[in-house]
Amino acid sequence: MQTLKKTEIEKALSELDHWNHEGEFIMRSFTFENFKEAFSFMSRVAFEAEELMHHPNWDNVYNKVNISLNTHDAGGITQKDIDLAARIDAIAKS
Ligand SMILES: C[C@H](O)[C@H](O)[C@H]1CNC2=NC(N)=NC(=O)C2=N1
Repeated sequence: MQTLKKTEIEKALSELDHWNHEGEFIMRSFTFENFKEAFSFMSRVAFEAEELMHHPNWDNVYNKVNISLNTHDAGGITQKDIDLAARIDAIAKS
């Protein structure tokens, strides 16, 4: 899959909630009430990622989850990252 140009990435992110473009990644941080809520969110994202065959880079400390997305097979940011970001936003809102 083709990597997106900087202008294409910025445009796509303007339609998503709170995602930033930093270097070779798009990133967003989430804060939950506690660890259980954070881990439950991560479980739901994990199932979604498996379905899409596209997986996040992330870390979790107690109630915080930081997510970075890129497409390592393509060496940059692709539409797959934008699609996964949108699915992650939907999970966070539900
Ligand atoms: C074979 C498998 O589909 C690929 O290795 C997938 C798996 N998940 C992936 N996830 C991400 N973020 N980038 C990839 O390039 C990628 N490739």
